[in-house]
Amino acid sequence: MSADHGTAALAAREVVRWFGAPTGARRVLDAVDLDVRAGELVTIGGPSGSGKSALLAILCGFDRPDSGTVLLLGEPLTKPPRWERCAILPQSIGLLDELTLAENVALPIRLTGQRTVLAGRVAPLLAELAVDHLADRFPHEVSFGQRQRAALARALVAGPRVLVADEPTAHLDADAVTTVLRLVRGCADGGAAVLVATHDPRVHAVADRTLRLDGGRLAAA
Ligand SMILES: Nc1ncnc2c1ncn2[C@@H]1O[C@H](COP(=O)(O)OP(=O)(O)OP(=O)(O)O)[C@@H](O)[C@H]1O
Repeated sequence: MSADHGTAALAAREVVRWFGAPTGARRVLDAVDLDVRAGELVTIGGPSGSGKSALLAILCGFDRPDSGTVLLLGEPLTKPPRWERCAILPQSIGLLDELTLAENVALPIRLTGQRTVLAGRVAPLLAELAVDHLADRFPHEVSFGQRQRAALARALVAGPRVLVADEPTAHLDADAVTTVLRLVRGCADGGAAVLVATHDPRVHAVADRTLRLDGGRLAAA
């Protein structure tokens, strides 16, 4: 939404996504433009089914738009990026079932060139999110909210330049929400561009800007 296109770490240009073709086709995203700058926390609200998750999936390279462009750190996004460039907390969580929580959280580190430096971040992040006692359990052995917190630790572990989070506070108690808000806000304050889709007013309250997706269009809330 910003006119300052030059400095956006994450940007969408005229992004269009159709679902339901060939019968009942619906233009879920209708020429969406978005800019999120480094150091900025932007939230997206809007009705259930308005396309927030669809947009986030496109912004982090999980899905492709039918037309339009996504720019990550100034370059067109053509495939899922490395986690230290753009990390995602998907609504579906997406932990690997065959790995423990600690192994899941450590996974993005294996793909970076800084394994030894970053390995020390796994335990403190699990502790901050109060799931350190579950580090050796598998995802199916913990609750949804505990999986969600581990997935946030995984997203943060490699110090991403862009963080995209889909409803990061759904399913969490008040203490966990406070921690998640601190971490997400801290990620932006540390220089990352952070985009969060949420129905939670507590998340909107810590944002620099809040947008609303409705009828396929994104506008200032
Ligand atoms: N793969 C798909 N195929 C067909 N339709 C889809 C697909 N994914 C999403 N949709 C439809 O696109 C619309 C947007 O879904 P999306 O999950 O992005 O909404 P949302 O705003 O994130 O909703 P919520 O707030 O409930 O999470 C919905 O009508 C949904 O049914």
